[in-house]
This record gives sequence, C-alpha cells and structure tokens, in this order.
Amino acid sequence: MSTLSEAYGDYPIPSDITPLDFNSIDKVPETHIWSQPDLQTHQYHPQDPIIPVIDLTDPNAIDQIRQACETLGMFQVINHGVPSVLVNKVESEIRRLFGLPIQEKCKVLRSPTGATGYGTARISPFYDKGMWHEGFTIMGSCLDDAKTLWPHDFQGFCDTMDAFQNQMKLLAHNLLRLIFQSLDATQEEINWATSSHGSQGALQLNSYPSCPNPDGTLGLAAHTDTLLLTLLHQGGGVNGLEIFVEGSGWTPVKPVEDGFVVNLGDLMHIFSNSKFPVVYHRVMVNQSKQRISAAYFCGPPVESVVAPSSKFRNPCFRPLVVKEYISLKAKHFNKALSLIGQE
Ligand SMILES: O=C(O)CCC(=O)C(=O)O
Ligand SMILES: [Fe+2]
Repeated sequence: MSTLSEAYGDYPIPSDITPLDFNSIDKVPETHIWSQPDLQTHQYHPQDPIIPVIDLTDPNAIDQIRQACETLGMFQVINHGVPSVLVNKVESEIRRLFGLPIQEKCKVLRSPTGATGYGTARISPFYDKGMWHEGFTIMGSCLDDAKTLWPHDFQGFCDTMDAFQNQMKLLAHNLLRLIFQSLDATQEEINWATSSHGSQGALQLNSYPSCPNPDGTLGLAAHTDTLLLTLLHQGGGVNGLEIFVEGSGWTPVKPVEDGFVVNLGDLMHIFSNSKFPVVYHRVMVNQSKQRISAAYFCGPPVESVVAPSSKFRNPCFRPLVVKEYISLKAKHFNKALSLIGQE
C-alpha cells in the first residue's frame, strides 16, 4: 500500500529548497521582498468575522462545528483532550531544532524526491519570491533525521513527536467523525476518513524568524491545505496566521491558549460537494518575535477514491484516487480543484 510520503516523493521539487541562514542576515534580501497584492494587509472592520472557538465538551459542539465548516471552513477548539504538557514539550523541541546552525539543519535537507526533512515550504516553487520561513516535515518515525541532528541526544525529540502525532491523529479523527456526521455521511464514508490503519498523517514544524522588514515579506504565501483537515498549534501566542474571507479580506486567526486551529483542506471541499469553502490562509511575520507552529495534516488512504459524499445528487467534482489529487496539486497548485470540477 502506498503512503503519503511516497505520494509526495513522486513529485520532485525543481528548485533549491535550502532556507536562508536567518541568523546571519540583518536585511531582507531582494529575493524575499514581495509586492502588492500579495502583501495586502488587514484593515479592521467591526463586521469582520471572528473565527469561532468551540469547546469540545459543549453538548452543542456539533452544531457549532457544522456552522463553522459551512461559513469559514476554519475554527479553533479547546478542551480537546491533548495534554498541555505534551504541547509544551513539542514547542521546546521545535525551538531546539530550528535553533541549530544552518549547516547542521542542512544535514537533513529533504531530498528532491523525498517528503520528509528540513527545507523551504512545498509551495515555494509556485512563487517567484522566497518566504521568511523554514520547515521540517515528519511522516511517522523521525528517528533517522533525529540521529543525524543529535547523535547522542535524539530520543527526546523522537518520543515527543511520536506522542504528538498519536494525539493529533486521535483528535483529527474525532473531529472528522463530527464533521462527517454534520454532513449526514454514511458509516462507510466515516470509516474511509478515520480508519486507524489506512489514514495518513504528516506533521509539519514551522519557524518564522523575527524579521527586520516584516511589512515587505511573507512567512507563508496564500495556499490551501491538500488533505481533509489540518490541526494547527500556534506556538508562544505569536500572531501571524490569517485566513482569506470573502468580503472582509485577510483576517487574523489569533492564538487561543491551549487551543488548536482546525482548517478544512481541499479533500473536504470535494467531499462536501463545495458546501464547505476552500480555505485560503497565509502567515505574516513580525519584527520582534520568532513564530513557531506545528501543523498536522490528516487524510484518507492515498490509494482510496475521493468523491463528493453519496448524499449529493449532483456531484460537482469527478471521483479520483487521493494520490492523483496530490499529484494534480503538486503540478497545478491552486488550479487543482478547478481541473476536477464537473457540471
Ligand atoms: O504556521 C502557521 O500558522 C500555518 C502553517 C500552514 O499553513 C501550513 O503548514 O500549511
Ligand atoms: Fe497551511
């Protein structure tokens, strides 16, 4: 059976994926200076939408989730059951990783056909400017990379990331069950999204160093996430994440203590037959603080077929194998969804 890692590995990234050495520069280079409209910023408006914060122990949580999925495709959850001690450990391991000198981090640079390791964002080749960002991708065990980075001190990193991936998978599956129920999905469809063997996950660790000219560059340019659902921890309460809302523009997603951001991915847009929106988001940087985040992407088996739920009589997307969608996204980025649309 194919894995997510193989599905991504089939599409080598053509360009150099080495991030800048952020420790050694005091000025944003021309290669990383963006122009309008990419930099368009947010003007606060009293009618601006607020990203809902949903308490998962609230008996009405499912209704609030349905509402949030139908309007924004994004919400935050609290009382989700993930121990805060673990989240704190994840944060400190992320700081330990990105705090290494660039020569060390480059020892685990993603290979051109690889999906895991250190490097620039996967969306980088679709933009001609660089992003103020470095990332590290984990799918399953990160033992080899951790041993390379810390030959005598790798266990803490691996144990923490393993435990975190397990917790993320549990939470993602609980949320997927609620979201699928809110769509009246069949039990078979729920099993497809939440099977404990076949379902696929990836953990993306992100660092956005403090930036001498934050108004001229971007941490992560506008994109949608590919799989069904993403869980995101925004580290240290540092702002930066924004969602694009029709009619309001780029809207900040303020970190909530002990909360996770949940955002729907392209496969969920397909499964919901466009009932749930496509969720464009991006990350801005700031002058004084490093921002870190951990994003867990959750999807169905890569060999399975994704299609609008059987309850929709007029499907607006054609059915296709999940890894075929991953390859369309790797080649056509933001145009992938329109390529599978049908009347
Ligand atoms: O760092 C963030 O807040 C967002 C990260 C993100 O969108 C991603 O990794 O896909
Ligand atoms: Fe994202």
